[in-house]
Amino acid sequence: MTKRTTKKKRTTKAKAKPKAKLKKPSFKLSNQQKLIFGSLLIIIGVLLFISFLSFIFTGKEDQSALSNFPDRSEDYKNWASQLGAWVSELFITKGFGIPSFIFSGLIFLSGVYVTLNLKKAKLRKHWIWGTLIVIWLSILLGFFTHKYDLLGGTIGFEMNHFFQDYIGKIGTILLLLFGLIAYLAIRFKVTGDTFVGLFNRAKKDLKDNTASGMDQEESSVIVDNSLTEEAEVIKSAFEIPLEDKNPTIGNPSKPDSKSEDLKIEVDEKPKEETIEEPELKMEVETSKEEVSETDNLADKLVEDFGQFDPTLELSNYQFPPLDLLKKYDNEGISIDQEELEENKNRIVETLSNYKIGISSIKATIGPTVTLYEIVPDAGIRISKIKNLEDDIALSLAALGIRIIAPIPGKGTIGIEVPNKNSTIVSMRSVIASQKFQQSKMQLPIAFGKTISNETFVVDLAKMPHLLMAGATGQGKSVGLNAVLTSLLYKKHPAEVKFVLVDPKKVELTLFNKIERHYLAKLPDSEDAIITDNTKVINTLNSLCIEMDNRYEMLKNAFCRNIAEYNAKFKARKLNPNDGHAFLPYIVLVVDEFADLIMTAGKEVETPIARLAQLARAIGIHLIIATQRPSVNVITGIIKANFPARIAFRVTSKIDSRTILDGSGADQLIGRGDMLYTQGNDLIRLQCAFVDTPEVERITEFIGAQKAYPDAHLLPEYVGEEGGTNLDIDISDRDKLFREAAEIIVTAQQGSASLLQRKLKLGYNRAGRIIDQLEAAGIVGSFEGSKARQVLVPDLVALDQLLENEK
Ligand SMILES: Nc1ncnc2c1ncn2[C@@H]1O[C@H](COP(=O)(O)OP(=O)(O)OP(=O)(O)O)[C@@H](O)[C@H]1O
Repeated sequence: MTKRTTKKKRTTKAKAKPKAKLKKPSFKLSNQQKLIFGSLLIIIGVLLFISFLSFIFTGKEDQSALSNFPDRSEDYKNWASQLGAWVSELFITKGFGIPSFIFSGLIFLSGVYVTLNLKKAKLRKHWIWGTLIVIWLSILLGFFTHKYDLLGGTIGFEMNHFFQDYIGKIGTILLLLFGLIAYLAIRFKVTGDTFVGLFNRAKKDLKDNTASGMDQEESSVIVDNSLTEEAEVIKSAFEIPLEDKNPTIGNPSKPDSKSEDLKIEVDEKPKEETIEEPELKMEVETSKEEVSETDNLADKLVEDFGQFDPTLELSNYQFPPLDLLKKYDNEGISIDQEELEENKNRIVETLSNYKIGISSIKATIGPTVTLYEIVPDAGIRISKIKNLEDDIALSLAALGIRIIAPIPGKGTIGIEVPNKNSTIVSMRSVIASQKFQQSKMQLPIAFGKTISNETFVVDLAKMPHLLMAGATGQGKSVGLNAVLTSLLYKKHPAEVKFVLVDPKKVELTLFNKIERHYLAKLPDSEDAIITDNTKVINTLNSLCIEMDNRYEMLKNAFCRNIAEYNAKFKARKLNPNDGHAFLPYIVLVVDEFADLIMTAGKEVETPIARLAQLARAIGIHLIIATQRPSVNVITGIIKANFPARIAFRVTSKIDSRTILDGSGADQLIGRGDMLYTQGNDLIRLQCAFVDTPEVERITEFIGAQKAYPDAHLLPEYVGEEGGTNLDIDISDRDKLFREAAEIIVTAQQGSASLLQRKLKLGYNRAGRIIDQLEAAGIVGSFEGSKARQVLVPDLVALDQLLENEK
């Protein structure tokens, strides 16, 4: 019975909490409003002070005019005229008397607090203590009001007499004394010990002084000094009743223990002492760094020509404006109170059916999903809730419920429930966000919004490669477009180049328009966007050569990464005549990796793995998307090199596990709902939506501007497919044919692996060269595990043989 009542209580508590949270109104003033309101308060405070002050001298003369208040023709002596006289009469004569001055100070102080945006808690304290002091003083001054009627005001006088009637004059004085003691004890932490200590020390000092025979004058000075600490506590209480005293000035018993400032100031104290200690001062002489010759030259060049500007060639390039992106009507998150209540009740009910009590529940509404964070009662096993995933989904009748138990870094369990009406996260809203616009990342990407509706921006350079997977139609292509759009809005054509691989042939075609601005391609190819699988192999190998070249350049420049290298190049410390050049980031995008790996297998996997392993430092980043997240597509070697992964909705738990190493992607709701991981936590995001017409407008805007003469050219790669024929034409032979022949003849060993090692070739190419050597009669035929026989005895004979062929 009692159990049930507690449960019921808990349920009602759980019901009440999120409601209160959601409905809580907030009155926040903007900085301009704060300035206006604050300065108004300051002016009112000053005016009040002037009125009160002049009322002391002119109050009597204004009395007759005040009795005729509405009459404007009356002559007022108060410096703030009619209103000043009236307000002063109200506060001083009819109110608290002279202590009312404190109110003018409090209003002034409030103005300062509002204008400077200081802590409101402190101001509240000032008001409470200030008002108490006004009342106390006004009662005290009430003793003298019949002589000087302005002193305690009517209220002070009346209250004083009220107390006198009941507890007499002495009682009232004692009551006021009690008020004073209570004030000192509470506000300044004065205790009985303070007074005892004060008394003892005074006594001791007095004794010492008498014993040492000091003269009267001196002893009194010493007593005064020793008293300072405690006396100041009491003295200061009267001196500055409206202001918080600086805790470091006084003694340790004075400051408010709750104040955080205190801790910081206590920490600072020893520091000051060390600096002031004369013996500890040490002169540190720093040796000047020698300027090397190249530095000198570089400095001079920078002085003469300024830093190298990679954007100079397209210095008039204009970044696409925000207007090219569409604004949606239903962007703002709307709170459906009914839906929230309903879901919450169902969660509570379902869990209580399984005897799981909840001590609190909180809702965070995102664009597509609402996260209900629950704190279960003590002693409930997390796995029990995790196992109820399907039951909760069933009772909520919702498509994909994801349970996060526990939420990393929090002591709560999360239940993500899709909203009935999801809101679109427009690309415009994420690009326009401060987070993206002010980001100092090397390759910032605005993916979309998190569950708490914050824009999610990550650095592709830090990922450093991205794997995107999801069933067809769940938002992969939109996701890729969001990545490319982010980079187009942030990076100049000189700073980043894209290598686009699009086996589907239709997804990335729009980017053809920016070929000469942003795309990179192989020297001999016509189209920059690669749609042919065989060309992909060449491009990947070419990127590997680019990678090797870049590493060589970095090594010669003594730099560890592209950022350092480019900074050095901009500072003109690297000579272009030595082969140095400004290096743009290269982003390789493959839309449909499954297709590639199915047709080309290892030939694609190997260079991709090599790039993924090594290319991060030299600014080549890979983004690979696939709609078939099976283990033969996303192989172990690929997975190991792509720590950053995005999963859109997939159809099975196995697929989810292949991408994310865990379930979750199968519970997404599609249309850009995604999970992002960079190796540890999973973050649920709503991908920003960028439609084809928007991409078209952006690429058209960029394409219409002045461009480079050609797309960025990648290094030439001599494909292996050229020399596959066995009855080879001499002209079709591999470029390395002669070199290979010389190696084989010199070593007198006809093996492909020798060529692989010496010429750093892939197995396929080395095998083909061996075939060509066989056709030319340089090596014998295939003999199983044994190396082929070499038919040419030495290099002279080889020369003759090749000469005769011509
Ligand atoms: N972030 C998003 N917000 C809203 N709707 C989206 C979002 N992403 C995708 N969609 C919707 O889903 C549809 C399919 O998206 P998309 O073309 O990107 O899927 P896909 O995974 O690339 O499919 P496929 O693999 O067949 O190319 C879009 O036309 C759009 O209507």
